[in-house]
Amino acid sequence: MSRPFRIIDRRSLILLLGLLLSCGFFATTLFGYFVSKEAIRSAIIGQDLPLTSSNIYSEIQKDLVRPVLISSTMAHDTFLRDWILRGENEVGEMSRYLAEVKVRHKAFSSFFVSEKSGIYYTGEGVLKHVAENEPRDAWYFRVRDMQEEYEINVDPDLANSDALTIFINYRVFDFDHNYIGATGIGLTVDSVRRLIRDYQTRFKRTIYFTDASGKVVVFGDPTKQPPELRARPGLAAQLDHILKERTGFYQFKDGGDNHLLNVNYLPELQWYLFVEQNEDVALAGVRQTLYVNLAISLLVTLIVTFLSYLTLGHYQSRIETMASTDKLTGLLNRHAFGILIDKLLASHRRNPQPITFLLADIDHFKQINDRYGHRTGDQVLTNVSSLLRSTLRAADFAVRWGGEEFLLVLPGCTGDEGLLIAEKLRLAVQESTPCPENAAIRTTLSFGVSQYDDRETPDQAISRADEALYAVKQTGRNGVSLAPAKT
Ligand SMILES: Nc1nc2c(ncn2[C@@H]2O[C@H](COP(=O)(O)OP(=O)(O)OP(=O)(O)O)[C@@H](O)[C@H]2O)c(=O)[nH]1
Repeated sequence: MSRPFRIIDRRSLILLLGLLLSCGFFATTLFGYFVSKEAIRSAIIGQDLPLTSSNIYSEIQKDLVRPVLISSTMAHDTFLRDWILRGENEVGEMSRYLAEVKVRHKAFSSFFVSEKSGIYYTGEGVLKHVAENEPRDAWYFRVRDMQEEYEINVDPDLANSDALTIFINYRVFDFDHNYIGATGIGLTVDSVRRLIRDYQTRFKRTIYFTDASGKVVVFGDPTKQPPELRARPGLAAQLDHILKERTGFYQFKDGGDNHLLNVNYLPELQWYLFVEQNEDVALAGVRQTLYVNLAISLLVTLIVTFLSYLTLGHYQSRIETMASTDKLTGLLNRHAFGILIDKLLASHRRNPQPITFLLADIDHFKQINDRYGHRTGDQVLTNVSSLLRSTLRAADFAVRWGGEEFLLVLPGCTGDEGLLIAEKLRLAVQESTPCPENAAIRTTLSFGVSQYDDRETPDQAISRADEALYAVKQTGRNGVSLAPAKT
């Protein structure tokens, strides 16, 4: 027997549940992602980049500002100036002086270049003569002609195996303010570089110093070419503005990624400190979390939907069974009959075939109840129902029509065939022991049979069967009768 009807459309409900769950998960996951993204972005702009910048700045101050002061002291040193003015005679005196400055201040090198003789003195003595046509000496002639008191210059140091060195080149004047040479100390940029490299690897930031023209002068990785800022279109477009503003926060696009940039001007060095963070790299972690969360949400949605599908299916079939069957006998109830007969008549209209109704009633059932009690009566009802049901074909259906009354619907059967089946059933019930605990209890059935006529309603056909049944009851019961065809 097929299920008579569906209370709810399970597929639609599951689809709706899955949709609601996935929308809910998707919305909360995305919301979380955007909140985290904004928080990270604000932290980078408001704290991380400025903090990195100020840490490096203070380290630079520690490393560079002191040498500027030392170089200034050297430029104003009376001994140094007197020694030049006296004619640069005792080279040993000068080299001792420079060696002492170098050792005392832990400098990488110390020097003096005389304007008069062109000699380049170091702590070790005379290094060389500077010459205007020698590119490596260009710095001296630049310092000689410049307006400022000093400059900071990053160059390979000839006196120290060409190690990259920051020189503080201070102009020296005699007591009448005539230019007499340049002095100062040099220090390695390695400590600054180490610091920059550390920040770069720890926080994936790009850090470098530029001069006033935007040329990179110190860069974290000595093995790589320093970045050419004007070759990066996003940055190049704002570079002059950045250098003019000196300090600020900027952002630009490079290689498809958004870059956040903090710039600080270091007046002591006349350099700019650039601290750059690739926003997309910084957000890689939250993006990864987003994907993981979405995958988990999807999995949870699938599991919940699947479990709901199974559970709903189970309950739905239980509810359907409860709503359509008689609790005591397990036969269909009248409500289910209404739905099934409509379906049957619809198919009958498409494909006409005979339909026969068998209305069966237990004879003297009241006496069984009265004599053996209602429990035994129930048992008789249940067993007679089982017997009736066991004889049905797949297309037939049995309904508990009243208290001890049953309706059998036999599609494809004529009234005469129905009469034969009724007789077979009558005999089977008569032979049966409907109460196994008490074999003495026997019962019989009376049948009224009618063949459905297209001109009538099912109720009218059943009424005709009822009249035939009544006739059997009147003539002694335990019999079958075919209702005359509808006139
Ligand atoms: N045990 C039990 N009895 C029921 C149930 N439903 C109806 N009955 C009883 O069935 C009896 C039917 O009695 P009647 O209508 O007089 O019919 P009958 O005793 O079978 O007599 P005839 O039909 O004339 O042969 C009533 O006493 C009802 O109370 C039920 O579910 N269980």
